[in-house]
Amino acid sequence: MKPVNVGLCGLGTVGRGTLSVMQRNMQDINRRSGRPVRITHVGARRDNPSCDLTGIKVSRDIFEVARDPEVDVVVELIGGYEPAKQLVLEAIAHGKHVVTANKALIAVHGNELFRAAEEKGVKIAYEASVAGGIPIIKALREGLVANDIQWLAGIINGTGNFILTEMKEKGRSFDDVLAEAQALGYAEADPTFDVEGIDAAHKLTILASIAFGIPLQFDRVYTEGISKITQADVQFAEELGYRIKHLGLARKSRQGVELRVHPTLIPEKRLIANVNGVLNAVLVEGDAVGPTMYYGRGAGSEPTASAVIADIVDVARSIGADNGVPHLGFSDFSTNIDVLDMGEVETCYYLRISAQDKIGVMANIAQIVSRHNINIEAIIQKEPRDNEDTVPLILLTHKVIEKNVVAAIQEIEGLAEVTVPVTRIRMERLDG
Ligand SMILES: NC(=O)c1ccc[n+]([C@@H]2O[C@H](COP(=O)([O-])OP(=O)(O)OC[C@H]3O[C@@H](n4cnc5c(N)ncnc54)[C@H](O)[C@@H]3O)[C@@H](O)[C@H]2O)c1
Ligand SMILES: N[C@@H](CCO)C(=O)O
Ligand code: NA
Repeated sequence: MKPVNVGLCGLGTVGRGTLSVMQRNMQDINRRSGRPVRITHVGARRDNPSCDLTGIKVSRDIFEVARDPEVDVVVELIGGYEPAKQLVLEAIAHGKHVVTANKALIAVHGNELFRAAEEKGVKIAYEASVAGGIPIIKALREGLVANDIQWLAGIINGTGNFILTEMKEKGRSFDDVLAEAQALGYAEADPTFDVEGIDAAHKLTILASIAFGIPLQFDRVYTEGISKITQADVQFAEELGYRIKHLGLARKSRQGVELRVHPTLIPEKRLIANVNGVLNAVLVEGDAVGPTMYYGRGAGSEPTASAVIADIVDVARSIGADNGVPHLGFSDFSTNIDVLDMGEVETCYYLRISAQDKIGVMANIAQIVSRHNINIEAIIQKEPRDNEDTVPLILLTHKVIEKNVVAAIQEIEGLAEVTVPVTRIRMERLDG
């Protein structure tokens, strides 16, 4: 059978991993794909002595790969919006299938790219773009195809989870752990994408589109990062039986779809609360199957390469076949459900208030909270921390609409005895 020729653009962390896993496991990959798959052309800006490029054509200009008449599949692993977008469009225009790990590109420009691919009758595959090596896109599109997906929640940024884990377990500083994540090749080119939740929002956009059949709407995702999480909150959460995780959450209700990324308190007994380091996990609740969870390495060279190669093989199997893997286009992203404003979202909250230890403060706070229809599940007064003349009050709430909490916080911060901003972290039980 005629081999499938692959053009690989970008020889960074993921590109190098893809090349070396392809070379190492070539026999198995070819046996499983049903036809030989081989990298014939690489587009890279500079020489890379650690890569064996014997027998592979190398171009400095990635667009030469997109135009190469011998190439069937173009793999985009350079990242960012440009020139990645032009490269993908050029590849499509030349009738090539595309595989990419670029979640930023798919989340922001995916609607346009999928349309172009569909018009040209080629596929865009992007398993590596969400949760690295975990086959979560395949699970949603294939394994769970029978289900009405109710909600999904995931730890979908490896760098962020690595930072939170190291801070909690070893007391390391935020900046120190971030530098290590960068050295290990986990972080985005701009690491604020990781720590401010932008990368997780890209991935959530993609997952929600597949799960609910809605268009990609990155600009509607509520996004909050982890850079303001303190050791104090990590410890208080722990004492209360919770872990703080950076979660992406998409939920469908009668009112609309929630799309949100933010630090979240999760009961420590949940499996997902115990997913640590660079590992990712995605919980998906379908009406037929119930809760399911997918777990594995969310970043890194070879874990991500594993997903890139799975896509290459999927595309290779489908070339010339009428009944291979399901079509990877997005023509089914036409469901029209509104995305809810964050103020309308209902969830539980952890509030940490630093107040001067004066008679009546607690009563004032309790009054404000009840005026805004917030039911308190627990209220705890902690010992003052070293060198502080205020006492921390921790409030855990039952479910309440976010705008009520925002209004209550504003009033609490207006009290004379409260001189520093209230810390608010959302809390999810993830039990249905
Ligand atoms: N690193 C991970 O763990 C990981 C995991 C999943 C997805 N991703 C995604 O995979 C993509 C690649 O990430 P990476 O970590 O390998 O990045 P990287 O920075 O290590 O690699 C990118 C490579 O592309 C090259 N490049 C950039 N512009 C180029 C151009 N115009 N011509 C030729 N080469 C060019 C760079 O020189 C670099 O070698 C990104 O979209 C990223 O978001 C990365
Ligand atoms: N920077 C990303 C890479 C994987 O998408 C992360 O840390 O999760
Ligand atoms: Na994946």
